[in-house]
Amino acid sequence: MGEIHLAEPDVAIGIIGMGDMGKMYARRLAAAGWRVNACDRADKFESLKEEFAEIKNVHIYTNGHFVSRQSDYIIYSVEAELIDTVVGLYGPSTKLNAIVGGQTSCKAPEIAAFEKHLPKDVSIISCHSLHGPNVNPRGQPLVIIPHRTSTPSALDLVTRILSCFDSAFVTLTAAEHDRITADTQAVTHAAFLSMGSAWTANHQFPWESKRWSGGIENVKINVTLRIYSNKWHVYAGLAILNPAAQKQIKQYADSVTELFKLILVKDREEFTRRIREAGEFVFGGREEGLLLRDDILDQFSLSGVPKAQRKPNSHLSLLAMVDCWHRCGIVPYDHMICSTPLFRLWLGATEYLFRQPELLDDCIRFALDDESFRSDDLEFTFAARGWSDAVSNGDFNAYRLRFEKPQSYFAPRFPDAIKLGNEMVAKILRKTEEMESRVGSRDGGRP
Ligand SMILES: NC(=O)C1=CN([C@@H]2O[C@H](COP(=O)(O)OP(=O)(O)OC[C@H]3O[C@@H](n4cnc5c(N)ncnc54)[C@H](OP(=O)(O)O)[C@@H]3O)[C@@H](O)[C@H]2O)C=CC1
Ligand SMILES: O=C(O)C(=O)Cc1ccc(O)cc1
Repeated sequence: MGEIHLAEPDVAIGIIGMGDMGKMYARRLAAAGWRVNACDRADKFESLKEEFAEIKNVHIYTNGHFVSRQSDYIIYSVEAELIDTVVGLYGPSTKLNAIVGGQTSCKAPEIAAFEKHLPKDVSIISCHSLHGPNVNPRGQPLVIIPHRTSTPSALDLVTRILSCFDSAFVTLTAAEHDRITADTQAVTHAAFLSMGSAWTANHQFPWESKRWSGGIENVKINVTLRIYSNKWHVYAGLAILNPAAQKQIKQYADSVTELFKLILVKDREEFTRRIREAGEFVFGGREEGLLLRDDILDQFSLSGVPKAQRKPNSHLSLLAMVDCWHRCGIVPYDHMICSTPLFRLWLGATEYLFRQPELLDDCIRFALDDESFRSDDLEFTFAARGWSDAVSNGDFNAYRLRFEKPQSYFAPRFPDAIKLGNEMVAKILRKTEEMESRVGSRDGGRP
């Protein structure tokens, strides 16, 4: 474990945007002893002041001017779609020689906004915690992007401030960050978003059916519900604003469609060849233990269907994921430095299927010979293409409408799923930490 620096009394941290991530940062930084100046929109001033009244070191202001002019490291933690507007409003009020960064999930628009609106004396050092607000940051990747340093000590100060998260620092350029997170985040979300849309279209609650019970089905269900219980703009921003993400989401939809067509015409030879070639590209030569094991996965079922009564599944979502990685030339293990918990779970699920030959054989046979999944696979194909179109069109409102349908359909189950999902993520993360330490990290780990 790295050295934890003490808070410095003459340094103040500013947070503009006190949503889920802003609040998590404020609480942790304040608990480590740093002074935090924070704001959200003016109409939330009173409620925020009340919420943080008992929290030592957090000072709530009515707007970003008050935060900017008296803080030494200011973090913008707002919707990606709004970054240019909000930096345009408060950037000119930035304290002389301060440092500014942002938490948005796609860095090209954020850096462009900083370059456009910040005074020249201001350093730009951005960050991105690669996990949601309810995950313990300890050991999770935390990307640092030192884009413009106007004073030699600026990067040191940011490192000292963020060290209280005890995350694994990864230093990247904005362009590297966007390319790698497109591989790890955007296409992962596309798969789960498509599952949710397909289940909604088929009027299914998957945990009520024997076809989605136990094993990796628990990952599919819990992660899908976890994503739909979050805010739509988080997923919209990182997919729509990142051109590399759009390309991959399109390939995922193409992989789903092409595999589904091979199933329809029962082209066993081509279907099998394509799956095996993709599997060899992604998993060939891997000998380490599997990330996910039945005994762990079975603890996290929303359905409780006994193992003996479970039905096999065509797993089109997983087959297409590996085919997509193959077609894009992506070896997902190369991206562990920018992996999120959900990405590691998803990689674990694909690995579980592809590295157990009898399971993959069953799955291929089942996909081609058993018709009971055809209508599910058809809806999944429509859904994957629909999500790809929504992202390519770049229309945030259309994305929102598409997101909100499954969100309201699944809403009654969110409390159970989130509780179970948190336990599953925590347990599986402990296991995947071992794997990360085998793969290594860009900066050699924590500060
Ligand atoms: N949630 C996650 O898992 C993660 C999110 N991120 C990224 O972090 C950023 C924040 O995400 P998250 O906290 O989840 O989103 P939230 O929607 O919870 O928080 C964003 C907050 O910023 C506020 N805001 C908007 N405009 C202004 C303004 N002019 N002045 C002050 N506050 C403003 C929003 O208000 P209003 O709602 O009224 O617009 C909202 O309260 C996003 O860019 C997201 O992509 C990064 C890592 C993980
Ligand atoms: O783990 C995931 O993929 C999440 O869904 C949480 C998340 C969302 C956005 C980010 O920029 C980082 C993490």
